[in-house]
Amino acid sequence: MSWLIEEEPSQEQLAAGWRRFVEAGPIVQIVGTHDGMAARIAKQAGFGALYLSGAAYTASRGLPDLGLIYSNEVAERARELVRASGLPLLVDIDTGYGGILNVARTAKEMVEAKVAAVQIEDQDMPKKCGHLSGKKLISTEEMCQKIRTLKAVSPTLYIVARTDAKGVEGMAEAITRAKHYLAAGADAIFPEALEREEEFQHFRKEVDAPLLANMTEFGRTLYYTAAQFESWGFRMVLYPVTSLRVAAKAYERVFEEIRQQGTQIGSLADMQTRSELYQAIRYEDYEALDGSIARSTWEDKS
Ligand SMILES: C[C@](O)(C(=O)O)[C@H](CC(=O)O)C(=O)O
Repeated sequence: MSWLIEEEPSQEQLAAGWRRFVEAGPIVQIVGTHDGMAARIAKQAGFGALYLSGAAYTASRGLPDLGLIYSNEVAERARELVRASGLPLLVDIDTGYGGILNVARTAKEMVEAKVAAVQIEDQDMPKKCGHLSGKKLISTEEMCQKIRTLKAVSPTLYIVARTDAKGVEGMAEAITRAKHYLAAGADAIFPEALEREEEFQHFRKEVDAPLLANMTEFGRTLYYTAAQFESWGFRMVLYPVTSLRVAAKAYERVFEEIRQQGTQIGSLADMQTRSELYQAIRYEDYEALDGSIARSTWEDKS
């Protein structure tokens, strides 16, 4: 899929595709793609479902992940990712950006952006990364109202309900909340910041629903493989901020090199070449779309 030059699926088709993907197995590996290029490269690498992370989105704007953003801003980025990839996208809508009316607005905007699935969490404001301490939760009933609102306003959206309760109130409360969220209409549960294998297995034993594991880096969760999560009964595994982290580290290195050496030549081997870049965004197909655009010539010396 690439905007303008291919036909785009509808929101209903993307959401149905997402459901089929999760139900059919094997475990769905969902990579975070913070911009259109990352979405194109993820698709090229063979991923069939993408994630827009609140942490990566805010970081890409030079902001902390503390609930400073609004639904229309995230919907705009989400729209770019769907246009760039044509793939089912799961969007991190944080707390729904406020109360019930804000959740309703978010639900509408996500469907308008052709988002397949959303992830809503039960933190109170100011929300934080789920792997930090000092989080506060809203009541179970308020979270259920938010889930019911999403379902009522946008019935085609797949709803992943995230509970941050394990790190605040403990495992038993996280399990109880998950059951209420499913009864309110959630399609899947994301138990945030579980740490070890036994916790994942225990949660799975108690909660009979599609479950999502968050394999974020530098968090509380030990590093497990997709196959391990699958063997414990999880249906989805997330790599939310990986694209942003590797990109940021890569340009940190090359900027340092340019400043120190006065040239970037030592880093060329680590760069996407002009030809790779143009292939990734289908440059020539866009040019071909309008025969009246003179074809630019370039020589790839990489
Ligand atoms: C999943 C998450 O909400 C995100 O915004 O991607 C974050 C990821 C992170 O900060 O590493 C989270 O709260 O786990």
